[in-house]
Amino acid sequence: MANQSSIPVVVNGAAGKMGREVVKAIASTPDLNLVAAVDLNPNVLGKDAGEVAGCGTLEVPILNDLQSSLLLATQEKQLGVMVDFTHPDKIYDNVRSAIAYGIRPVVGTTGLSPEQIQDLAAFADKASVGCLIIPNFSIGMVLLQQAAIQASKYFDHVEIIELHHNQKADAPSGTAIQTAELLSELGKNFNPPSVTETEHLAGARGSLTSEGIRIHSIRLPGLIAHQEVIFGAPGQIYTLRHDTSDRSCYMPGVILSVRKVLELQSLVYGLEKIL
Ligand SMILES: NC(=O)C1=CN([C@@H]2O[C@H](COP(=O)(O)OP(=O)(O)OC[C@H]3O[C@@H](n4cnc5c(N)ncnc54)[C@H](OP(=O)(O)O)[C@@H]3O)[C@@H](O)[C@H]2O)C=CC1
Ligand SMILES: O=C(O)C1=N[C@H](C(=O)O)C[C@H](O)C1
Repeated sequence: MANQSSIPVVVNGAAGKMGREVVKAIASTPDLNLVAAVDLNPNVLGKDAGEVAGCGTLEVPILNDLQSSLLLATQEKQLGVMVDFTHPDKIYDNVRSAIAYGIRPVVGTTGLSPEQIQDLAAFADKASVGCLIIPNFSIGMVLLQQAAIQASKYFDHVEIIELHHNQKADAPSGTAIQTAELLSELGKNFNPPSVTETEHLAGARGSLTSEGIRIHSIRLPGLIAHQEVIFGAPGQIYTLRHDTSDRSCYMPGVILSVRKVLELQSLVYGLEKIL
């Protein structure tokens, strides 16, 4: 049951794989209140968000109109939050809309370009509205990234393999991109070439980030979300690996982010910054 001081939350993408987990997590968190659920899937329009998520009736129908849902959240006594797990093509506009309404975005959707993130940061700054962009909400991935930063001080060669379910729209994963960015923050030049390489099949060596790190993306049914960071040096290989077996692993990070975004006045990128 919602109380006067609970945080009003709009879930965008409420019928998706992540959105359903988020609806369940909000329903079982006393200081959060689901005020609106949005999804473009026509099969769920008007259905109860709790029933679609499998946690019982919440009396919140799924709408297909983000703008009116954001407006609804502005009518609440407390500042509102939008949690977005939708589609890479839509996320930029969704975040701009939420900020324009003064609703704090917590963004799980991946696929924003560095330029788009910069632009959203300027927009959030100007409006003094907190915004969190979190490529990966799991604590295990933050720990893997911290271990990779340590290892990168001692290894000059590194490649990343990310493995996901075959419903994933974007490649490489947002997590793999962020991992490469974190490694580059030491200012190191990775993977000095030892031979001139020829790719006989385009893409054989994966994608090359601006940091000089190769990312290989695998998409198969049966996978959820997995990542390996592999360091190599003469005579040794050091592998860091994270495996997701259930999307509930992301929920503590999502709940933390919903609470933390209300303390911010600007855009913050990465779960490690708010832990
Ligand atoms: N940051 C993190 O920790 C994680 C991030 N993700 C990211 O979250 C995103 C969603 O993933 P996932 O839940 O697996 O995807 P799904 O496809 O399962 O869910 C997305 C849902 O959003 C709906 N949708 C699409 N566009 C819109 C829109 N403009 N407005 C409202 N609803 C919309 C879809 O409807 P329809 O099916 O009709 O298109 C679908 O129901 C991806 O970018 C993924 O990479 C995923 C896991 C963890
Ligand atoms: O689509 C997914 O499933 C995931 N997407 C995020 C990403 O692109 O990094 C996070 C996690 O890997 C699951």
